[in-house]
Amino acid sequence: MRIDVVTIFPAYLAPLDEALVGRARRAGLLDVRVHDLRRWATGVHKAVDDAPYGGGPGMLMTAPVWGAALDEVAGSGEGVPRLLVPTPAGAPLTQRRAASWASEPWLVLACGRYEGIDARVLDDARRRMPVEEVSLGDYVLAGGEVAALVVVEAVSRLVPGVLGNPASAELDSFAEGTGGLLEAPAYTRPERWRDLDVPEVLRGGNHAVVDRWRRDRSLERTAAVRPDLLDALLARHGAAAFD
Ligand SMILES: Nc1ccc2ncsc2c1
Repeated sequence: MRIDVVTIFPAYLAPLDEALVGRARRAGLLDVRVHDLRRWATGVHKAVDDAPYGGGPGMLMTAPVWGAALDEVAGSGEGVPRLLVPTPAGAPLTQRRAASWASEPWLVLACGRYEGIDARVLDDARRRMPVEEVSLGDYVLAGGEVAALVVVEAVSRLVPGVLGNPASAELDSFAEGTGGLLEAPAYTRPERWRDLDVPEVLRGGNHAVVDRWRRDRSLERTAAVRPDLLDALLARHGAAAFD
């Protein structure tokens, strides 16, 4: 999979050289390319922003700069990429969306700054490629770069071959393997630590019993902190969702 990231702060994406994503890049599983948006800015000051029409605080990133950048980046490979744009005004990032993007051959992430990007940039891009705006949640960062790191990691770990053991992803919170619930509490050695014991059932070795225990703990945890997930499962599967 190829992933391009366009930003005015390329150094913000340095963590993509590290750990899981870094190893996958060096193994040839991921082709991650970071581009400095200012490459496509013109003029002495290489300006990438201007005041918003209609007034209002702050500045907006301009269409000509982004248009030139996306033309070149999205035109530099086989086929057409899916453009992902982190923004508080986007649809929520979910494990399901990350999984769908993990099967794409090519993603481009556009990192906005300031008050965002001139709306015509996405309108124009939609004429040539699929475009999705994605939110990390109901809060605002200073720009899209940290969100891009999150999206790249959430997607990359689901790309076949990137995780050492693909079964790990199946038992993630929100994954199919946990029925869309939060994952159960997990334990490892030592068996007793500061007067706290590993639950007996996990030391017994009966896989059916362990699976049931984990399912029950997932249901409890989800009911406690994410009852909305239970409501969605109930709506989708009826009471059978909790068998
Ligand atoms: N461009 C931009 C600005 C703020 C922000 N917060 C979460 S995603 C995002 C993206």
